[in-house]
Amino acid sequence: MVTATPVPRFLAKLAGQIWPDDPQAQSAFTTALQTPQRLSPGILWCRERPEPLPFPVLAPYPWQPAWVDRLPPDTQPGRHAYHAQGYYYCLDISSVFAGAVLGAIPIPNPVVIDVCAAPGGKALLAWRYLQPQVLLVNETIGKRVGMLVSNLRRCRVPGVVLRQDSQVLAQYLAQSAAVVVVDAPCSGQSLLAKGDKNPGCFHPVTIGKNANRQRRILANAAQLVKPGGYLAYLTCTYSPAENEENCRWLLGKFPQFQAVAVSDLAAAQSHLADFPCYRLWPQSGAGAGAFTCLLRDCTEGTGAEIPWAWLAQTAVARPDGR
Ligand SMILES: C[S@@+](CC[C@H](N)C(=O)[O-])C[C@H]1O[C@@H](n2cnc3c(N)ncnc32)[C@H](O)[C@@H]1O
Repeated sequence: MVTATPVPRFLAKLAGQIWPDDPQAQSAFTTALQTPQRLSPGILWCRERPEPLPFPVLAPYPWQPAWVDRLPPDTQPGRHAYHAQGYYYCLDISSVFAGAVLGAIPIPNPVVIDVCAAPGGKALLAWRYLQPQVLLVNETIGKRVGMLVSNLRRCRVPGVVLRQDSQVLAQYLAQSAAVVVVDAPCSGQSLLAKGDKNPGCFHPVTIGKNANRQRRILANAAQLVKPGGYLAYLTCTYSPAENEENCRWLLGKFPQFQAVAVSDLAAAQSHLADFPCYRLWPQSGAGAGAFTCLLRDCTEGTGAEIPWAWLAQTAVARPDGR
């Protein structure tokens, strides 16, 4: 007789909170986390694709940009010589889903600030989608800066690397970016769908601590946005407190922001919000899971210039070597 693995208490609680009236959805969700899938890796092409392609490629999702390929599970693109040569950056397909909101931003060549940037996946997505005139990539945690610099360098992405707290960014770079990306540190619940361990990630204390940290980062990041500019909020976790509830909080605290509908993601609208924001659930089979929301500052004005003198003093690296 096969006995079902018991669902841990806090996971069951979260599933019940997300789908209070849908036991089938609860079960699909908890099963996806308890029996991890073989996920398809993605590669983001930083240069022209070589011919012939080094890997077989799977059919793209509707929200997948033309310069990303989805590969069969168990493909190891990180081991190919093209990786070391900077032809592509490896990322999971959930990141591609979350980053798809950047494709809806109509501002050509904006100034972009990625507040939580290491190891660099969303910065690369922003670079490919938006071709920024200036790309500022920030990472607070010192030991993660090295991999960020090395990824940008390998992929030849021009960017100015900073290592600042978001409060310092808000002080020196207020209203200076047309696009701000917050791919926030989170409880990391989607790691389970990848087969990784993350003990305590469903515990209310963990979720609460992360939600508070995210609000602090979001409040600082909101101040970086130029009038008419955009703030993209992304996570790779499932708890509503870290996702929809944080966006609802931001919309209340900063009423100049409105959530923007992203037509490519319409089918993924979160059922937990009455404003546009999107979910990739692990039981979809498309990836480990993600949350994404694009917000626009609807005020009028010109914003501030980039303080180049401050940047020159504080930047830890310019991967383009300039
Ligand atoms: C989800 S990861 C970012 C992943 C990255 N955007 C990418 O796509 O490759 C979150 C990042 O936020 C950083 N972080 C941690 N605490 C932070 C804080 N208080 N403020 C800003 N970033 C923080 C972490 O070190 C981590 O690199």
